[in-house]
Amino acid sequence: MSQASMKTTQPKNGITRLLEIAGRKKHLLTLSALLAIIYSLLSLIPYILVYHIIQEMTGNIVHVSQITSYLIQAALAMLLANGLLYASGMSSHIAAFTILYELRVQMAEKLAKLPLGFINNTNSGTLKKIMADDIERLENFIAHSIPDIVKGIALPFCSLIYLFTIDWRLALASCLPMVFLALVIPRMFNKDRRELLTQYHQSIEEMNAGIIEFVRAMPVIKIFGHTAQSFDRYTSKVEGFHEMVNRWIKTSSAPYAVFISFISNATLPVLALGLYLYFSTGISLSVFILFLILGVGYIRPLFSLSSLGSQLSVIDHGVKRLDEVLFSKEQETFGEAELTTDFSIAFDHVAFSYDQQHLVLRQVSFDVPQGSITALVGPSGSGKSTLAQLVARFWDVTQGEIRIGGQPIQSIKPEALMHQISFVFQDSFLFQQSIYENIRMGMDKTEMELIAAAKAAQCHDFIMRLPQGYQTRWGADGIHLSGGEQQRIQLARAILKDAPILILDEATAFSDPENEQLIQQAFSQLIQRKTVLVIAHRLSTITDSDQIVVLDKGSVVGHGQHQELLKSCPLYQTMWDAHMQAKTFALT
Ligand SMILES: Nc1ncnc2c1ncn2[C@@H]1O[C@H](COP(=O)(O)OP(=O)(O)OP(=O)(O)O)[C@@H](O)[C@H]1O
Repeated sequence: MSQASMKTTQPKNGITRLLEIAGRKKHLLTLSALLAIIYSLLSLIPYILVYHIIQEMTGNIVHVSQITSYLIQAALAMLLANGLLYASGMSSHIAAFTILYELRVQMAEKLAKLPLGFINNTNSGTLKKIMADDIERLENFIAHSIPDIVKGIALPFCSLIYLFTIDWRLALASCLPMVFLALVIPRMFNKDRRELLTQYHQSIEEMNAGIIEFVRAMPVIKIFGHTAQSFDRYTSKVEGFHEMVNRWIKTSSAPYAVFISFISNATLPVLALGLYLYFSTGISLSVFILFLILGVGYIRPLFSLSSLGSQLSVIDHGVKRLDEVLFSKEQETFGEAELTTDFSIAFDHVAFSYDQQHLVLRQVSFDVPQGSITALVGPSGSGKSTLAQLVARFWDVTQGEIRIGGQPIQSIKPEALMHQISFVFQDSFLFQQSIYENIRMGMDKTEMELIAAAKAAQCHDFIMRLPQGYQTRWGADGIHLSGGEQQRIQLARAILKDAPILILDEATAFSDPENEQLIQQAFSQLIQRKTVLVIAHRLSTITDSDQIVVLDKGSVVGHGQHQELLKSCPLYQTMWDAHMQAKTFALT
């Protein structure tokens, strides 16, 4: 199923969606905003008291005790304001971290409900970026930016109200920078610039992906002498980013410079009008000083709003990608059936398309009787892996049906299905934990059972040669296992799981004779009494299979045992001849 078709309509985007997410901790965020408003009010008090102190000092009689009292009140107001600021920050941080935690849990739960193929198809770097970086940015916005925005609006607003009560003419002059900001800010945050910012973030991602690819592919690049060409691809990504930064700077620098220089010189209207009014005795010295301090100082918090546009664009981008996962269509299960005794598999007119346009499997029908071995063979790209993955519901069939024990797999409980199937991949993945845990994989098994499985998988001897035996941590310095050894650990996991259905992607990569023999021994231990579907790459290993299914371009073109197929299936004959020639070639 294509990813596009998996998405449902998303309800909201950008800041609206962020507020919806943040709404889960509405009470804490409201508290944080309220505390930020009270902080803004309290932080005005020292300015007001300075105004009264100057009034006192420029009066006919100076009351020292009154001045001392103002100073004490100012200090108390500052202390209280800072306490409230701390409490506001704490509330927003607790809200942010709780939201963050819930989002990560929700993402993990969602990923577990998506088709395994979705996760396989999605670049692991992208998922890491969503789960770690994008969610982290939301935290940053909720914890820091929300209280900053409230302060950035509340402080200027309260200051202006107060200033209007002192002198409306000077208060109007103080408003001029605000009027200017109201004109400049929308221009700074317009849609084109947001788009540019989105492109900017995309270009960072592309550059990062280019760097990772370049570093990862280094061995291949060196062996095939593609250094210059691959380096070109990497440099083109870096140049793309450089170009984007230049475009960004060009479009932002002029409005930003005007914005900063105007804000930095915001004193001018108040200074000019203030001097005029002072010398024409329209105002007192204390009023003049109050406006010079507060009438200009209230602009400072607005600086924090200047980066709001870029922050919103980052959030918009992050929220969109988060929702792409959260709103992806989950796999549907139509029943609660358990798998108990019958583990035969039936493919009934199965068709499948990854993109809803091109079928990669067509009308595939055959049965895998319980306890038998079926080998899937066919040229590369004929659909062998896809067919095998459909049994474990990596994807769901586009048409037709797969049944296990007579029950459509979509009606079987997902946990029951997973419990009864072991999948051995060509690539073995080891976690950065002990070899013991790497085999156990959280299964409820005893140490004796685990060691027996490792012995059966021909792993025990090389594990015992590791510095701490089974407790040796994979990924620790100096710990190395060959590809074949890693693959045998994977087989040990499967032997330990002892699931009645086995899907094997036969290894071709590590076929030195000694390892091949060990892997074959491990395989024969693994497949006893199981219903096995094996994707075969070397035909000589599957000649004894109960049945062989030959796939070509997604259709079954041959079905039977080795000798029968040699007579009845031209494609199988050709593949067998090629295989025998390759073997002879390898021996000479
Ligand atoms: N995750 C995927 N998304 C889209 N198309 C895919 C995906 N996996 C495989 N395909 C396509 O489906 C077709 C069948 O691929 P599949 O891997 O099942 O073949 P295969 O017979 O197992 O090949 P091989 O022997 O090379 O592993 C191919 O055309 C392949 O390009």
